[in-house]
Amino acid sequence: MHDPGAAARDVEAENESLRARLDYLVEQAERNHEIMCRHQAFDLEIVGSDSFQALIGTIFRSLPAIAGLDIVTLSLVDEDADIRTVMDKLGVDFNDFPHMIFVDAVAALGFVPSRSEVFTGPPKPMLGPYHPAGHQPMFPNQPPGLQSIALVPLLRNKRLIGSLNLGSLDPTRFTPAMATDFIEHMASIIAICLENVISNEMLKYIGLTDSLTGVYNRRYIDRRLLEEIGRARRQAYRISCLYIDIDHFKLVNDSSGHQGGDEVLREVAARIKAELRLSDALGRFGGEEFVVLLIDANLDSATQVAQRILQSIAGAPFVLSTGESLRISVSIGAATLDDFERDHAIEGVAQELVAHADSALYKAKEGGRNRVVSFT
Ligand SMILES: Nc1nc2c(ncn2[C@@H]2O[C@H](COP(=O)(O)OP(=O)(O)OP(=O)(O)O)[C@@H](O)[C@H]2O)c(=O)[nH]1
Repeated sequence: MHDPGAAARDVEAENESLRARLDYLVEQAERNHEIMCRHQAFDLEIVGSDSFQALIGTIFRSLPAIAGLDIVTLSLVDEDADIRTVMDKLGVDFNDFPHMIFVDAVAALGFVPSRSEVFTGPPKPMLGPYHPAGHQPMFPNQPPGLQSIALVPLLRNKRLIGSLNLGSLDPTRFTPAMATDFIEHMASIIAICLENVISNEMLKYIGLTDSLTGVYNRRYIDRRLLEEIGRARRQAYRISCLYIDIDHFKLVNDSSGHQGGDEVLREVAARIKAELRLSDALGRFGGEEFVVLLIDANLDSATQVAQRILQSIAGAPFVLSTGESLRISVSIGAATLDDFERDHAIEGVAQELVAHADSALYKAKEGGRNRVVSFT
């Protein structure tokens, strides 16, 4: 017999189930929307990063949070250590980025090309359980209990430049069967951003260094001096300047040729540098002249550093690639910033400091060379 009450109850139950399903779908859609918004915000943030440091800082800081990951690391191929050298010169301290890994060869990334690679194209992400034996190098400083990982190739024009390494304590987070479109898309944006900032940093570096000796150029020293004077005034420490000129350098060129002269310039730069602290700055001002900015050094300490440089250059012969051995000496003028200059415009003070060191150098040359004279 037809029970109208039962039919109504069925409809109601079906209704309720449909409503629950709808609620679930709405909730899922909202969640997905929220994830998408967070990822879009991340994309915008990395695209807007104007330096290597800012970019990797954002990746390591934001990606674990937005993607709910327990560890994110980045491996970059840096065959001749060019990236590391340039970033180091530009002041990036890699101790601040323990998840940044540099490898010397593409093979070290772990994307071993399969025999059929020619047919399948560039490497694909590798997802699955974490195996310490093979994966530990990609996850140094990992949290205990790492269970599943994704190694996502970073590709630029089909060239492997590195890998984005994602890790989770959840064993089901990355499995081999999982779709990888999303993480591949993310990795492609990261790869473009990385290539961009690295090229920009390289250009910046080239514009600030002397190509012959690898030390800074005049443009960098002039700029750095302005920054340092501002900081020294705020933090009340001394800055000193050494103006260094190789003695009778023309004779070196005349006797050993331009090539020999270049070798001497490189070696002089290296010997000066070896006597400096990391916070000091060495620049070649053109020709055979070098300028050193000594940070947190008064005239006494500047003179001591200058004497060490003098010794290091005159103390041991320069052996050229031809086997020729040369005795080289330098003359050095030292000057320091005085407190009474605090009220003056920074640009004027900077020029004056270098001019004082230059005029002391002139006296050192006049006094017979191979000596240090302080500006007083
Ligand atoms: N090899 C080489 N020589 C350079 C370079 N730049 C400048 N020079 C040379 O440096 C020499 C500088 O000579 P001078 O300014 O006369 O000075 P000096 O012979 O060092 O004599 P004092 O400074 O008075 O002791 C010149 O012969 C320049 O040609 C360079 O990049 N490479």
